[in-house]
Amino acid sequence: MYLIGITMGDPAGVGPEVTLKAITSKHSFKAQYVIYGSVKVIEYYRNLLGIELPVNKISRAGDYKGGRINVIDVVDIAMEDFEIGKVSPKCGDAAFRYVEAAVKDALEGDIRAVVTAPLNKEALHLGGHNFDGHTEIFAKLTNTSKYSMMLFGGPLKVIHVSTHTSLRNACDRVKKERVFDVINLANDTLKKMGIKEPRIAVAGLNPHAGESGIFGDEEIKEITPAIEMARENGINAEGPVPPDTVFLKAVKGKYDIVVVMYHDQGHIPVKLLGFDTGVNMTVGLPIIRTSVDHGTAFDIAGKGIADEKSMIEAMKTAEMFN
Ligand SMILES: NC(=O)C1=CN([C@@H]2O[C@H](COP(=O)(O)OP(=O)(O)OC[C@H]3O[C@@H](n4cnc5c(N)ncnc54)[C@H](O)[C@@H]3O)[C@@H](O)[C@H]2O)C=CC1
Ligand SMILES: O=C(CO)COP(=O)(O)O
Repeated sequence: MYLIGITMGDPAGVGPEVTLKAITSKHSFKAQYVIYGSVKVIEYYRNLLGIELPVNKISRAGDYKGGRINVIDVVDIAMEDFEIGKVSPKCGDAAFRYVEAAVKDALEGDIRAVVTAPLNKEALHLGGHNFDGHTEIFAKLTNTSKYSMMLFGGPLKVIHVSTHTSLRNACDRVKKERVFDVINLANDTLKKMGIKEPRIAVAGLNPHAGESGIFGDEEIKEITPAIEMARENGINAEGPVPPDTVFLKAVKGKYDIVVVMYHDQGHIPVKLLGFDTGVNMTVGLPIIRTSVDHGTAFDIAGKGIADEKSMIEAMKTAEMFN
């Protein structure tokens, strides 16, 4: 057995609940899990959910004890300090601190992966941390420049050229060097998952992949050269494939993964087909980071009805890379 850390996410969201439900679920995990969070919040949800295991407050992951809910009390925050389901700077800052502590421990080798419950990006910013999301926090804290968000859900795997930016900026970020890097990240990651020669589709940006330049020229100037470079390097990449049919082809088994040009191009099909069990992974980091695919779900936080399946899948995925 080895240790993996789970950051409990924004205290006002569903993170603490799905974390507790997942680690106390019937699934037999290969790793032992330590929560990076706030003990008082975990105690509250333990009572709400009627979980019998006691909480073990620890100061380092190595103090893990079996048969308990092991929590590193990174931030001393109580339920009275915030409102469930509401954006607050305090919760945004706490969510950041959990991640910061877990990344430090992962870099030092105390834990073998970090699984993240959702944080709220508005709260994160109000808390003084101007990151687009976990992905950029992990990249910064691990000093990584080439990384990408991979999303697994149902029958699909996608990897993003850009994520949290305006659609206008996303178009400008379609550059051959970046597309090439993302194809490489896809290839390396799928090989680590046991696929010997990953079949990679690269989606176009424009309708009909530009229709030979009539509807935009990013395919000609940026995407095709990147695919050619990848193929010269022995990678089985093809495209640009028209975005409206590329996912259908992938679902039918033609491709192992689709390189997508912007956030919603990849997120919409994955969430449509596999929201419950979707996993988000940051690839290219020196440490393993997986995550739920859903957000803080403030509309259902505190009600005990949040689904923990995505968290369980994120934990299983972190184990798969160990
Ligand atoms: N990994 C992360 O940290 C992520 C964080 N976010 C952040 O979360 C915040 C809220 O984002 P939204 O777009 O509202 O998406 P959301 O995923 O929080 O909610 C969308 C819908 O899905 C439902 N839902 C989400 N998780 C669920 C679960 N476990 N069980 C049952 N129903 C669930 C919600 O009730 C809501 O109706 C934003 O700040 C966003 O940036 C969003 C996605 C991932
Ligand atoms: O919001 C997300 C996906 O849309 C998740 O982003 P992060 O994993 O970077 O937090």
